[in-house]
Amino acid sequence: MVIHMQQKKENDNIMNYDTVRLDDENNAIIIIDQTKLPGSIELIALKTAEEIWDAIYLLRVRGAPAIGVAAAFGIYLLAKQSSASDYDTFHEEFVKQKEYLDSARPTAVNLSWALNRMQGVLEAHAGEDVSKIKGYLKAEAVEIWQEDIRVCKKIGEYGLTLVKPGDGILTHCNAGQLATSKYGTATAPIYLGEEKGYHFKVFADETRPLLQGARLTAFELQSSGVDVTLICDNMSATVMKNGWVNAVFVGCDRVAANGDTANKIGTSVVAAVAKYYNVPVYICAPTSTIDLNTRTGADIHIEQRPAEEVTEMWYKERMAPEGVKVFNPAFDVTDHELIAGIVTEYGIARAPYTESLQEIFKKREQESGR
Ligand SMILES: CSC[C@@H](O)[C@@H](O)C(=O)COP(=O)(O)O
Repeated sequence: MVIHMQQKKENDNIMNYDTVRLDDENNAIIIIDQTKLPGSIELIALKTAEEIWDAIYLLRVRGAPAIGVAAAFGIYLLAKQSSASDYDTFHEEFVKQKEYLDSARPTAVNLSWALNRMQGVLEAHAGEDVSKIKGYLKAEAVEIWQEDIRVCKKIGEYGLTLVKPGDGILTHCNAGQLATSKYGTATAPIYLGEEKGYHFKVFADETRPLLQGARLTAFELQSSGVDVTLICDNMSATVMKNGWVNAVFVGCDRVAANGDTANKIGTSVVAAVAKYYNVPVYICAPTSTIDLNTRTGADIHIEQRPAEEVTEMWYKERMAPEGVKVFNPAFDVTDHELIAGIVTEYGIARAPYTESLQEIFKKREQESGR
């Protein structure tokens, strides 16, 4: 049973809340329940493995980086509460909890990336005192959270070099602050540009079926004073044909070694239309979302979601006939040929991606030792 922490107050601004934070004293992760936005800002406390799993599966916390941060805090809290006193039992319990959390959603690689990183810390201290290891796990989870903020800011700085003041920018789904610890990925150039007075004109696709664009992106950009216009998913060609869009910035859930990119369903449609209208499409990707072990987009596991999300969710009355067949993949893969650049915290990768992404990882290793 999740604990509700706080209701929206008068004049509250969503940008003043942490998407995910650790409440170590109360053995809880505090998240904004994103299924309630924009109607009400509700913070909930997640304490058990089941609550964390459900929150990820039900998209109470969502967006690849935020899922990774929630998983890191989650596995730390679960490990912290283990009564095991010897390393082997502690390790065995850790791996079980890790595999459980990892099964919540399959496409966003940040989930397994963060959990593997936590396991790496555990195993680097194999055989050591369990209570000390708990301290190392906490430090790593906090670092994953803090790193996400630094990484998003860097992506914003690189992304900003691709656009100019007054430009029109289209985005799909929510790769905003609500999907990360701060700034977002696709929104980072927009927020940093806003601070410099760039006054972008942003078009947010509503993003059927779960409306992350309408409920989340439009909400957070509007709350930040950004000029944002909400459009339906089938309007991207119209705004591009009108010449209102200079660039597309989107996030991603997994980038394969050849640059093929899985992101929210509909991204590949936007990219194909953008190609037709000569609008560059930039994928904003922390290196934690780039998976060099996945060769091409064909190897990415695409999450399938329940039919009800398409047939009745958000509608007062069911809007599709009972029993109709439904296809509801949560993500699609944009082919690398449609992508003008992949904006990471270590620079902008350009085609051919098989080489440029390797270069980005080399740079990461040189600069961070990872
Ligand atoms: C910085 S978030 C990048 C992606 O995770 C985002 O664009 C997206 O597709 C999120 O999908 P969601 O199903 O809402 O988790």
